[in-house]
Amino acid sequence: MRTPDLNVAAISPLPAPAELLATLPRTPAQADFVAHSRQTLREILFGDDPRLLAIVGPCSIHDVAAAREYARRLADLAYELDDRIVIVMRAYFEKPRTVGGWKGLLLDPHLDGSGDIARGLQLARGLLRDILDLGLPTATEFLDPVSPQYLADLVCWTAVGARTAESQPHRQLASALPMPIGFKNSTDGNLRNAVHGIKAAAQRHTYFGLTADGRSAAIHTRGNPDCHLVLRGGSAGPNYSAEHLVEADVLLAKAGLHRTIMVDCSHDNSGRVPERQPRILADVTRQILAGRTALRGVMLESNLFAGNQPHPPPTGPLRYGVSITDACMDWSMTQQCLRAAYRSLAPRFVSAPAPEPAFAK
Ligand SMILES: O=C[C@H](O)[C@H](O)COP(=O)(O)O
Ligand SMILES: C=C(OP(=O)(O)O)C(=O)O
Repeated sequence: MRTPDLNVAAISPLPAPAELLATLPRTPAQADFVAHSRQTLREILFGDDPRLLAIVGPCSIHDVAAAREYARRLADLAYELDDRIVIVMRAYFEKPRTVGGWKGLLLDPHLDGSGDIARGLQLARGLLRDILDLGLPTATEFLDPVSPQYLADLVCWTAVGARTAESQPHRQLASALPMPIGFKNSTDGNLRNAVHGIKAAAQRHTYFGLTADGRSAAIHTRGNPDCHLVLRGGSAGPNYSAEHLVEADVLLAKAGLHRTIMVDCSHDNSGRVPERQPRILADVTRQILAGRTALRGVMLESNLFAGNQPHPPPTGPLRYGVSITDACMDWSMTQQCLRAAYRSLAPRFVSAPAPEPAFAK
């Protein structure tokens, strides 16, 4: 009787994190850029940098060639808008599913259910390095507590998603990670799980983890003080209105946390209609200009082409540059709405008039 592993079909060993990092190392220039970007994001989210943080990119990466093309375009836009908006590319390799479906490039890089995680790790690492080389900071969502050992050194911002903000393993992981982390409100719209998550992640934890050489180990963390709230709407509808923002702000203040809020313009804030994102972004920038100082960032789901497509496709190959998870807005809409946000943020950057000399000659 094979009782212990009755439900395990196969076990495929993976390289130790250190082996993958040796094959696809982080260069000194990439290390500097990641450290510098994380610090810039901290200053925007929690400090005095008045620029808007924008996490922008595909719902998920399934084709690294298309993702590279997207990254090249986004890097140009990021450079153009950099004095008012700091753009970070969404590079999401693990997808939390409501029930089932494709779970991301890391888990299924060949899109055929073969589950070649070793290849998924190589592709994800290679792409993250290329994005950083373009001068573009990177954002992801870590779903599995083991995968960060393979990738976190190349990531500048991380999300704990709506389905995992209440999960102790994810809070423990967040307490160990070295970058700013956004905790999303739950899918039912509840903010409390995310607020508790932010508090829990700031504490010290001990949890089961993996060393760089692939051994199981007890990880003792210091706690991550750089976590913040992300409002992504919920089953009752959007939650980026002025009233919602006041409620979130008060909740954060009462909990003694950073009063920092990012609005995810997609998901339940857009009602899953990606073309609503520009309107939501415009509303958020208006609220920033009206003095809602807790608002520091936005998230946008965007791809080369609009919409999404079923995977596997009913006939023929997948369409290039189109999401196979949530629907995204296309590149031209992405450019237009970020440029519009840039223009409308201008009053924030008008430098104060030089003070009159005390004794005019
Ligand atoms: O952002 C991504 C999706 O909303 C999330 O992974 C859930 O997707 P699903 O409801 O299609 O499973
Ligand atoms: C899964 C995501 O979002 P959420 O956790 O808000 O559903 C996502 O941003 O890809």
